[in-house]
Amino acid sequence: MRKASIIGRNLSLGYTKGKVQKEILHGLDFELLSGEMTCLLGPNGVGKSTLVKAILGQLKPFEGEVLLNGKVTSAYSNEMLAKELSVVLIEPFLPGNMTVGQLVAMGRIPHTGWTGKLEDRDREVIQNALSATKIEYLRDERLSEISDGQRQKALIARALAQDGKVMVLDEPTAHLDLVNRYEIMHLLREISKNQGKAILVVTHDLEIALETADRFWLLNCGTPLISGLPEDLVISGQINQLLPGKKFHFSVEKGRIESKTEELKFDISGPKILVRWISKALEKSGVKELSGAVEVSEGPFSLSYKGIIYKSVEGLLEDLTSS
Ligand SMILES: Nc1ncnc2c1ncn2[C@@H]1O[C@H](COP(=O)(O)OP(=O)(O)OP(=O)(O)O)[C@@H](O)[C@H]1O
Repeated sequence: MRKASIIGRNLSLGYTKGKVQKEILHGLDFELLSGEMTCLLGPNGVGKSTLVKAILGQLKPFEGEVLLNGKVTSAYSNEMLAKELSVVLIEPFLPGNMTVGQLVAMGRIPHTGWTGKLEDRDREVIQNALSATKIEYLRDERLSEISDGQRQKALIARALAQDGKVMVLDEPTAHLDLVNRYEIMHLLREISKNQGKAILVVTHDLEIALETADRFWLLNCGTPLISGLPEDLVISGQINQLLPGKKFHFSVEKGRIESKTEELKFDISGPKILVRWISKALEKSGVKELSGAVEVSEGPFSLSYKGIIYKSVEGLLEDLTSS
């Protein structure tokens, strides 16, 4: 049984302006488990960052409490909190002159104090953090001279060097390309497993989260936080809570979000996968129906429609949309 590193009990969160309290989230209960990567998903503005601030002890709840290792976070000093909890937030302004090694060493500040004098133990932890994030080769590179993906790994290494049991990351893959997004999420999953850390990742990347997360927390306006295995949430249909409008739904068969279009009446025959992609292209270009059948062949790919052979879907679409 996994240990709950962070527990939220009956949390109500929001902001105070003057004397007015604006409540954003109400009655939240949750447990962040060690050795697991949990992804927090929800629409823009629902309160994900607000929840993260409360977990980090930066926002005092209107009601309820956040417990870290069984003790309310407000009872921790900033220094103690930094030893238990590390954070990766979007940091657009990092000093470009700093090297990756220096940035990662900053993770040791809660342990060394601001003098930053590193002992053997600190150096070992820094080395382990660089190696766990696979960026040892970047140690002497300047932050201004590495890629966004490498910088993100360096920030994760800094959080690892902090050596807490809990890591919280707010959109660590924003602005990264697809390969880097997968790489970072796989890396975080690996760290949660190998180092037994409780990792919370706020993300909008549903498909990558489905591939990598142990657990999802789904946040939606006015409903309790839903926590569960991603696969259970897909099977039960609760994943659709992320898509409250009528326009989109989560396709269980395809494992991704798609638009709910009216029943399509395309008569397309051929290999199933090719038929699916052709239907998608027709759907996207606004074609509602065909006045004949499409036959698809593969190796080499061709389409036959009303006696004309097309070598690409684009050719068919050009004829359909120009007529
Ligand atoms: N400092 C603040 N003072 C007042 N209201 C705030 C403050 N920060 C956020 N809010 C409000 O709280 C609500 C939730 O914001 P939050 O940033 O937590 O959402 P989010 O789910 O993280 O959104 P996104 O996915 O866009 O990052 C929004 O309506 C926002 O306007």
